[in-house]
Amino acid sequence: MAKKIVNPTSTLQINFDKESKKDRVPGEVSYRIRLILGWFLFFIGTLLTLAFVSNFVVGVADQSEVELGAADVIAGSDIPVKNWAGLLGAKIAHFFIFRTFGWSSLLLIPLFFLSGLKLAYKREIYPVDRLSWQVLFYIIWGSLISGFLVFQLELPHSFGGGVGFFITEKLTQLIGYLSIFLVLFLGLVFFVLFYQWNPAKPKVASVVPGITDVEGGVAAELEESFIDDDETFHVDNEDLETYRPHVPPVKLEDELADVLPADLPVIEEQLAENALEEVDETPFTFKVADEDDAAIEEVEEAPMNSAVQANDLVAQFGLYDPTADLPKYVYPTLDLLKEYDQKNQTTQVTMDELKENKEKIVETLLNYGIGIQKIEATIGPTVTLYEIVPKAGVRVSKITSLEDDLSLSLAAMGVRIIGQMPGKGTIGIEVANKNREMVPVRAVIGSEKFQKSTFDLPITLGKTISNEIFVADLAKMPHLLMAGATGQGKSVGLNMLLTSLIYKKHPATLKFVLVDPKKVELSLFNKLERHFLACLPDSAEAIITDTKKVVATLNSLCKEMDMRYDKLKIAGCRNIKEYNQKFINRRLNPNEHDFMPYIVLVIDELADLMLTAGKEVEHPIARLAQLARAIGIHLVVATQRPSVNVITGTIKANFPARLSFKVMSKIDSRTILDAGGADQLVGMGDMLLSMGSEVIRLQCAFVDTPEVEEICDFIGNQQGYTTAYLLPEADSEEMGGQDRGDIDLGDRDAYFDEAARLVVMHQQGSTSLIQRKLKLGYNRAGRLIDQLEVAGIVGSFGGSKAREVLVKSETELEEILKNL
Ligand SMILES: Nc1ncnc2c1ncn2[C@@H]1O[C@H](COP(=O)(O)OP(=O)(O)OP(=O)(O)O)[C@@H](O)[C@H]1O
Repeated sequence: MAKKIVNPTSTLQINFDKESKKDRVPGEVSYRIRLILGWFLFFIGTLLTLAFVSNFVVGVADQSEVELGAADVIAGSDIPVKNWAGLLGAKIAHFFIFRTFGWSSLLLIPLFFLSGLKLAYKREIYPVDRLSWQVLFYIIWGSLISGFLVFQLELPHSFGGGVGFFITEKLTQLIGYLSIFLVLFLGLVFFVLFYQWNPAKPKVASVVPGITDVEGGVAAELEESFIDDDETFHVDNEDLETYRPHVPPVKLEDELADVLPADLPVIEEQLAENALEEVDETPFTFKVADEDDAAIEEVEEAPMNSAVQANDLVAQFGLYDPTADLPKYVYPTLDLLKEYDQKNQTTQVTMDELKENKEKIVETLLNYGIGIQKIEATIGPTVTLYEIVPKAGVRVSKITSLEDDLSLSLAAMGVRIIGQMPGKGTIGIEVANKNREMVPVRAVIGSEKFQKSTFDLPITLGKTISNEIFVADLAKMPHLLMAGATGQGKSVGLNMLLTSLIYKKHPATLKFVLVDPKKVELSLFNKLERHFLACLPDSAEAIITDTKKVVATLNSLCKEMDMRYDKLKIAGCRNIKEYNQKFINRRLNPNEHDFMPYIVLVIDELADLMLTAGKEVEHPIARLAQLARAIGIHLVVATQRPSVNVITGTIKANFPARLSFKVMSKIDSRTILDAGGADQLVGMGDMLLSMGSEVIRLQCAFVDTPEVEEICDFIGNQQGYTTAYLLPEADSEEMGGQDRGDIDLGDRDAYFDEAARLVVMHQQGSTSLIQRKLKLGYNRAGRLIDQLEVAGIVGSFGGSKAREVLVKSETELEEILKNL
């Protein structure tokens, strides 16, 4: 099957589009030619600008020069030319301004610049084809109107130019004052027709003669020009442009849809019948976008609009605005956050404390024979960092092993030694301040750094130990694992993360899936249901608290992920950002595509879920963490218990960004961060964030429950969507056996064979055995046992006793499994 076709519309117009760098083949001849021609147009635009502007400034000073003939010019003239663009400029300006169109000739300037931009870089600020028609009309019309003014107000001749003067003079002689009304009426007619007009139509009209003769017309042209082995897309134009399509190989019917607008169904039918069987001939109507109720367009069924169609839609309705459904949405304001009187806090680390600590550090190290060249302190909100440069010959490991001794001699909590400060030649010793400083949420959310951040999912958690506001992009992390013993600030941390996203994102661009097995922690956010929350269609509550529902929701997110990937593939995009941009530029057919909001899945207690549902939650979490970043699903998973059976290898491997509040032991710290230190933290939001190889200490800002309530009320009381963002219904087989229904052995659970071997090996037909060994939820294990019963491997339910295992040996079992 042929891949590409000649685009017949381009006999009239080159089908340009924004060209990404990857689409561009630098060595391509046409690319170079286009670039040269584009810059040539810029040059002409500049020449015209200089010529016209200086003509206004110097007036008719060059009159005698421009009247010279070619021979005189070559022979040379003694009179100096005043025009900034020389004799050529003077002649051009004279021609346009004096002889032809007058001041309306200025309209040519943007036309040259925009055409140059389009030709050289395929960028279109305004559709050039539209502009050409407008310039053509307004330059003449403007000249006529100016011509009248020249007559009536005795303005200089150059105001209307020769054309304006001549035509208005003749018209006035012919019909008197009516002429001015005629010209104004013409302007009105153009305005009405042009702004109702779809510029694609004239192109097709010119194609029509070719179509009526299908054999020798466009259809034949289409078929003849299939090029099997060439990825390029030939344009039948005198400029003979060749450019790479920026979309995946387009089906023939899609191409035709580009060529033929829907208001020519007859032509399309003819094409379909006579030449191309594949063409789908039924046009249908769809809305360009929900918010554009007036903007109903007929467009062919194709996943993507052509560049011309898209430009047209943008010219008519503007870019797609995802926020248009909630036009009055007001972002939460800073005054919802408490202002703490910072001065009243005994925050400052005193000079005495600093001096005392410095002396103790030097002294302790000296006791172990370690000399110090230099020591410097940086005061943070919770800890002070002492950076030391040891004398030559001291091994770093000797200092790092002294953490406990330093802690003892400083009589301070939270002593942490950083082997080598990243990017510096020093060793860091963090010591907790006697009086710690609380970091209010208002100080971080209201900070310039956060307010001005342009990240996709900006989060601010608090301050670094050098008192800088810490702002990061969750989309780049791309998932975050959080741990911390109870009461150390994990819930406050989660609230901070959610609050910062809520302050920066519009509900149209971000949705949260909140999983809260503890049932109370995230309930505050319930009020955001119709703004920021996503859930399954049949959920009574948008915040998920029930384990069974969690499994279904995770599977549904996996399904959403797969669906998003399919859409990205059709749209030829690599990630959500490119996809949404294309959608905003109206390149994607809204019948098949949607604007995709980012989805942040927050799980407040993973331990609970892992213990009740095991692999049923682990698998989808790992799958989402591995694959979901490109399509805008990001995970934030928190747990109190950072033990290996909760944070399993699979989960850990897929969460490169990990955050730890104080944990109870060094082992816990290692489990979450792959390094010690989290056990040395001082609590109340003191935390370590590990991203890749770097571990940084942060003080989490404090957002109080009433503040979160106020924010949620503020948003919840505004007009919202009719429902929460609905996730797709998960397939029942993925739902971990919520509904046993009729048991069909043709549709066995993925763990069926494993479960069968397990019960036969142990000769024990118990659900809890399967649950324990395979780490499955109760429901799924129950369904497995039922399936084993139907397969004749275990006996029927016998009350409190385990079921009898009917298959006595593993060889017998393998035989049964083979025959199933
Ligand atoms: N960043 C912070 N700044 C100041 N105080 C904080 C901070 N974070 C937490 N606290 C204090 O610690 C208390 C417990 O915090 P939080 O409820 O977040 O703990 P947790 O780890 O979620 O506990 P649990 O797991 O039991 O819910 C808070 O009520 C608050 O007094």
